[in-house]
Amino acid sequence: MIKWLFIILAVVVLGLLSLAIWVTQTEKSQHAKNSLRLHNAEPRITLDAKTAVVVFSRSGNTGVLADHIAQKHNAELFEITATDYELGIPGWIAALNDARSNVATITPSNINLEKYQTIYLGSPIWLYSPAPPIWQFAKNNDFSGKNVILFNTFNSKFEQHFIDDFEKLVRANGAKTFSHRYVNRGRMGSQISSQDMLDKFDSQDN
Ligand SMILES: Cc1cc2nc3c(=O)[nH]c(=O)nc-3n(C[C@H](O)[C@H](O)[C@H](O)COP(=O)(O)O)c2cc1C
Repeated sequence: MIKWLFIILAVVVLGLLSLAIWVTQTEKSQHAKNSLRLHNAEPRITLDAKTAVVVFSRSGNTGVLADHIAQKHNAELFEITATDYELGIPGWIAALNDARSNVATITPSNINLEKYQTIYLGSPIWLYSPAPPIWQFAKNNDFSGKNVILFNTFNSKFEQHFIDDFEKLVRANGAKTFSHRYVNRGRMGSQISSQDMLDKFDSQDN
């Protein structure tokens, strides 16, 4: 009996380890592809930008979308980083562990947004909610009189009540309007291309 319990436990542990390796390897290869795409992107000149795009992206997909939005709206692009959630198994476990939190250590924690009229805030969805770094950024910053647009990429699903709570937060910090745009990229292993992600986004964002 004990022998069988041990075998079942070993199979479960091996299964979880294989899943973690597969997911994190897939994320690393997406990140490499996304970095190459950003590296080859047209240089952007932003004079008198009225729009800012602020993004947290772990494996680069929301980052590619952020760059596209910035190109399209002649916007200034700012990236938020969070070293706790770096690529690899420890960062993935930390991301899963903190996914529903609205607290994170981020750099930069503040940006002077005074000169912009519209602020796009981007992040992936983690456990049905925008990832903690974008919540932390929204808590730290002043959106007085701004139009705030939250944009998310994800693989299958988010829950609307988290978006409603995010809207309350940015309105409490002064936002004049709030809207939400998102792209469902499909489940890992059968995801849409980056170009399709951008096209899907453009069909909601004019
Ligand atoms: C910790 C973690 C939790 C996730 N949870 C969800 C989820 O609840 N729903 C979903 O559709 N996708 C989920 N995903 C997938 C990401 O939202 C998706 O791959 C996203 O496009 C990644 O964006 P990025 O490349 O900008 O980091 C999760 C990913 C991670 C790392």
